[in-house]
Amino acid sequence: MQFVVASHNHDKIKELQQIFRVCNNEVIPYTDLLSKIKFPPEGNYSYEENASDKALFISKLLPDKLVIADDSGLLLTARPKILGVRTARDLTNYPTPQQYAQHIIRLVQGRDRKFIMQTSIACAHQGKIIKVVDGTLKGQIASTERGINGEGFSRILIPRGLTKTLAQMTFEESYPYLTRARATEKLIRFLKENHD
Ligand SMILES: O=c1[nH]c(=O)c2ncn([C@@H]3O[C@H](COP(=O)(O)OP(=O)(O)OP(=O)(O)O)[C@@H](O)[C@H]3O)c2[nH]1
Repeated sequence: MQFVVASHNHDKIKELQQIFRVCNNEVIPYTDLLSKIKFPPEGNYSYEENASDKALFISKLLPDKLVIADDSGLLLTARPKILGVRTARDLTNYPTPQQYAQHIIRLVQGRDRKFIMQTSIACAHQGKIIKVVDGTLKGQIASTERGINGEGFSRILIPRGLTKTLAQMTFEESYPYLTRARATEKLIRFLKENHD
């Protein structure tokens, strides 16, 4: 199957392409088919709603395509009032992956290091949402950035029970822990069960 992704985030698009390729599906950015358009502003309410709004926005312009959109965020146990569904906005002052990874390390310095990373992926067709799935990962924030296979969050997220960050693993090793992979597997299973 081919999916069109409603996103402007190049790292996210690349990761989704790698993940969907594992199950023999293809992902192309919507900008391969349309000129770049500004998405409506994200809400503060839920990942599901933000992902659905982006998927619907592009699905209305490309009704025959299976359009996916992802909304992700990081919640820190030590800082429950920030980040989470507002991650993109709360990190605006830290524009590079290195800057926001360092900021997150500072936020948990001397505190509880537990995190929950969450992704919702919405899939739309003919201007309607057909499924929203999610994937979560729990673990600890590393005390320094570690690893070279990925930037930003990947260098500081250590899945529960492990000692390595996601960026210290190969893509194949990290796959079972990726929130986008966990969500994608649910989406593909749903589409196979309902549309074959
Ligand atoms: O190192 C990272 N690895 C990731 O895997 C990841 N996923 C999200 N983020 C960060 O969280 C914010 C919310 O992201 P988000 O889902 O709202 O997407 P976005 O606004 O970047 O792109 P779009 O898809 O909406 O165009 C983004 O600004 C990024 O700072 C990530 N950082």
